[in-house]
Amino acid sequence: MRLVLIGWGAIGAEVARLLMARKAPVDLVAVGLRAPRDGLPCPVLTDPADLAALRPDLVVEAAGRAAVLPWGLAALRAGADFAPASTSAFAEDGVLDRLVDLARAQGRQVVIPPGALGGIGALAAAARLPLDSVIHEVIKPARAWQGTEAESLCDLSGLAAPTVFFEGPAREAARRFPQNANVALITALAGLGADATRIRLIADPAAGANRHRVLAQGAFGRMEITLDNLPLAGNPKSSALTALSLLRLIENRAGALVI
Ligand SMILES: NC(=O)C1=CN([C@@H]2O[C@H](COP(=O)(O)OP(=O)(O)OC[C@H]3O[C@@H](n4cnc5c(N)ncnc54)[C@H](OP(=O)(O)O)[C@@H]3O)[C@@H](O)[C@H]2O)C=CC1
Ligand SMILES: O=C([O-])CC(=O)C(=O)O
Repeated sequence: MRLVLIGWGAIGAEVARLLMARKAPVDLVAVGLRAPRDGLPCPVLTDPADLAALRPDLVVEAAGRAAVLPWGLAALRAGADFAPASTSAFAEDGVLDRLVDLARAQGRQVVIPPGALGGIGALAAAARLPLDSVIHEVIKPARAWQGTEAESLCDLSGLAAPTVFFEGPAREAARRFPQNANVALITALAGLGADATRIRLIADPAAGANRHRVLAQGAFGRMEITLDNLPLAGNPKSSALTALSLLRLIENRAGALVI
């Protein structure tokens, strides 16, 4: 399988390292970046239009929300499937529609990885019957919220107790916290949509991990899923499970057993 990764940060580099360590039957043919960079194990592309010549089977994005549309459209035009991690891009109307319309026309697929939110398959299945409510709490240590709008909404360095600094629809969470609330759009796409899915963002001085708690009820019954994800060494905002989820998606596409 011919793979292109977009982004070589905490997640992208970890996905590539794990693919090599596990000797996955995957050929990493290029990495897409904003600017040229040395020291990568394959050629670097900076222009999405150059994807077509590489004939990729799958393009996996772990770069940032600005990368989703240009690289996604180019990937689908090049005949590849496209798997974006920066799902907060879908808080803007039309972005997902443009990709899905092109995928349909090309006979390809846009695949949303569960990312930091393993277990989303249960919600996506439950949503085949009507859902009454979906609430997603994102609870992270103060350092994971540094450099975001949370700094002006609460006193991150002086927290004495878990503090809810945002509560609202998934669309707004993803727009305002693009580095920490990609998962809000994953929950929304799986369940009740970007406007009816409620998100609570919480800074917890005692948290040692990035916790995701999804509570849903509907005609299927009731669920409560909690994940305590360790952060990646390269970026405390990003859970290691995100890289593992991309790895699983890639290996499932390359191998004979899908699990
Ligand atoms: N779906 C999910 O569950 C999760 C999603 N994420 C998202 O995944 C993405 C990657 O996260 P992470 O690896 O931690 O981030 P990093 O900041 O560690 O790495 C980002 C990488 O992408 C490159 N990059 C940034 N913008 C662009 C662009 N417009 N075009 C091409 N390359 C670009 C950067 O290179 P340079 O800056 O040198 O150009 C860098 O190599 C982020 O958007 C993050 O918010 C994170 C966690 C969970
Ligand atoms: O990695 C996580 O725990 C979630 C995250 O940052 C995001 O959704 O952007």
